[in-house]
Amino acid sequence: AVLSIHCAKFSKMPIIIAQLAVLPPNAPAFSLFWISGVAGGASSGKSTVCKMIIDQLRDQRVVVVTQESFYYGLSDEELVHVHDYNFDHPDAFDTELLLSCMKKLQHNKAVDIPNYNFKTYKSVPSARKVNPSDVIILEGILVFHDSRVRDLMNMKIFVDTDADVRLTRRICRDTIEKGRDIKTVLDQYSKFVKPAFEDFILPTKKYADIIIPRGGDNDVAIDLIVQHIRTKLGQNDLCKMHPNLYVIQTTYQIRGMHTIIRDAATATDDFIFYADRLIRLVVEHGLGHLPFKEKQVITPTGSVYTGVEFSKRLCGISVIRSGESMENALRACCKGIKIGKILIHREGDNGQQLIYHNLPKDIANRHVLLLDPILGTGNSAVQAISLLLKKGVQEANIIFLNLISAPQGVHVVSKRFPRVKIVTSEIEFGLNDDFRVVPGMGD
Ligand SMILES: Nc1ncnc2c1ncn2[C@@H]1O[C@H](COP(=O)(O)OP(=O)(O)O)[C@@H](O)[C@H]1O
Ligand SMILES: Nc1ccn([C@@H]2O[C@H](COP(=O)(O)O)[C@@H](O)[C@H]2O)c(=O)n1
Ligand SMILES: [Mg+2]
Repeated sequence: AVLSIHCAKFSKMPIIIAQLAVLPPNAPAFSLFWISGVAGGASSGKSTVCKMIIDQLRDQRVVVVTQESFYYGLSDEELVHVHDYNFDHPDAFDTELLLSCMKKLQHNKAVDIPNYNFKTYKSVPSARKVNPSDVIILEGILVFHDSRVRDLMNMKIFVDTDADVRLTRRICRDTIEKGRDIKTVLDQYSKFVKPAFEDFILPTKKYADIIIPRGGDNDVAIDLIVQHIRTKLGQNDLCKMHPNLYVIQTTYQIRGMHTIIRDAATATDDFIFYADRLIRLVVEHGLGHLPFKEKQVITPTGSVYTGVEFSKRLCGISVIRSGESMENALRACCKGIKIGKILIHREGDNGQQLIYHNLPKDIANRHVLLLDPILGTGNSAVQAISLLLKKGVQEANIIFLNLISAPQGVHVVSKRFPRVKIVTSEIEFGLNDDFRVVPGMGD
């Protein structure tokens, strides 16, 4: 998809032409993992843009890896002739080490990243431990140069800043922060920095999905990038496969609640409290999928407020017993809602099932919120949904609410009932040999 964004102030000037990235084929299944690459000339504002992205994504685990950390340290011989050393050439970086660190992070392993000292020109190996995160941003002048590094990225951003601005910033930075004299800075710029920008950095702009003119001054572009990352984090590969699956967007609050309800050592009252909080979120999300009608009301100031009216033809159906744990949250969100029940009881090992039900008589005319906190194999869900359809409920009027869902169950339900919406708070790794959901949670 090509996205063209125009700035209101300079409406004739397209400020970004961007191609939104798709996940590469090697992205691990069901992960919430995202790598963004940020390239651009030296002093273009790459680090500033990264900081702005991190500030806006503060409810996610984000880490920045800079290509500068992978500069080769200079030998004593090279140090003597430091002014002849080209720090802007791709060969100045240990790209093999950078690649192996990024691959480890991609495979959920912590890595040790070297620390490069701009004053001594030396590198301290294994100086900083970086843990795997939801979002990893790799920034540096030449991060798009090597195709193997490029291919790891879900999104490639090029910070495009005017050459004069870059040079001015560089003079300030190198004289003040690095203690270099202005003649040395200008000599390095004309001898190496400018030619390398033209020969190596600028040619990689074509790989960018998003080009940000004016770097950190471009709030609109940064907002859009953050929004896009957020959307993708909430959408794992399973969501792409099943458009009827909705995983609520994760935050530290949600992750924290999951940590408590999944911990085998959690006390019962804490389990109930946090499971309830999470269930409320799932129910609220599920209610967002119901149809509504526009409605106007008069406010106490006599003004007109144009809003919407909730659908009244609604009921909840809990799958006994665990589904009953979701009833309180549903009652708290939908005043006076009718709640029916379905019991699916396996009789012996012959696959026969006994189904007991107590459903509202007019269920065929209602939207149904089907409640079951765990979607495992999908067998019970298929039984329950089949019964609802037999009672005349429209498939598209069923919203199946789970706390956790195994991919196997999602596949089974979606394949059989593609119009049933599944709303869940987390996708599990899968099922174990006993068909229990893993990692799973308490009862
Ligand atoms: N939009 C901006 N306006 C003013 N100064 C900026 C802006 N973006 C970056 N800078 C300054 O320019 C210098 C280089 O920016 P930085 O983000 O470190 O660039 P890079 O990482 O691309 O080398 C820093 O001193 C930074 O504070
Ligand atoms: N010892 C060094 C190493 C690198 N440089 C310059 O840094 C620039 C890259 O860093 P950015 O934050 O600007 O991306 C690059 O232009 C190198 O010339 C240096 O001056 N000294
Ligand atoms: Mg930087």
